[in-house]
Amino acid sequence: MRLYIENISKVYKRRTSAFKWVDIPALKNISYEFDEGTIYGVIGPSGSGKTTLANISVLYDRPDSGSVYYGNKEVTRMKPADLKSYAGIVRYVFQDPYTSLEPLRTVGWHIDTAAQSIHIVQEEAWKIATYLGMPESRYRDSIVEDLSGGQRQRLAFIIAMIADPAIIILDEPFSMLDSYNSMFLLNYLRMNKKGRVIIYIDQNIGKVLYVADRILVMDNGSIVEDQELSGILSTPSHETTKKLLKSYRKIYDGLLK
Ligand SMILES: Nc1ncnc2c1ncn2[C@@H]1O[C@H](COP(=O)(O)OP(=O)(O)OP(=O)(O)O)[C@@H](O)[C@H]1O
Repeated sequence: MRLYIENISKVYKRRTSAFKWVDIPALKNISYEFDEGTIYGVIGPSGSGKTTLANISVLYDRPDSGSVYYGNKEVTRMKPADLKSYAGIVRYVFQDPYTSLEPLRTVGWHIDTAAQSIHIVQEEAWKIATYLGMPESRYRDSIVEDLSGGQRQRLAFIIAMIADPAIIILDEPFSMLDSYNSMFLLNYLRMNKKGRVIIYIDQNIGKVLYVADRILVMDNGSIVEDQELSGILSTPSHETTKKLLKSYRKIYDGLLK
């Protein structure tokens, strides 16, 4: 399975006064082919279009023009009912875990429901949950609302991985988790990248550089650079990439010896 976006543009309207609206071009005619087995890391300044790209790739939002393909099938203008056939293969892990979790339900309900949705036995789903730090004995009856932000993010990631998705897009999925646990979950992603399209977006460049095979740099609604990890680190070409890497090094260099 590949994810192909072709000539995608998206303009939002923003109100500047009672009667005046201005156009905010969030994506400007972007095309890109994401292949399975590679983790694509997306970085870029705030407002550069990363989340819009993710939203449109999973059809959470529709582009103004352009097309999205899953495999060779164009899905852009499919009706929600028809898109349901793709529900099992595409997963989106948001920064805010509340968007995908039911706050008043238990962890057990979420894990069991995820198992049911792809017709695997609950034991299989709990094996994944346990490996990823949520053993059944401790978490089955925990109410989501009582979990910490990091635990909720972990649960959202577990649910996504139980579904065994062919396409998974993660948008700052571990922002509330400590670096040790983030690294553990990123390692799991790396170990399970085969056969999947994975797009990983994060403001924390360190996490992106840690997990990704290929880095896309966005600025002002466009992909301004696209290189393998080693190339981005050794020979960044676009000014935005250089600025992002320089500021990242300034923050961290010298602190950790
Ligand atoms: N629903 C919306 N209504 C109006 N403008 C929007 C909407 N969503 C995004 N935008 C605008 O589109 C542009 C791209 O936003 P987007 O959220 O994709 O950027 P981003 O790179 O993900 O930013 P960040 O890293 O801060 O999350 C920004 O100028 C943003 O203000």
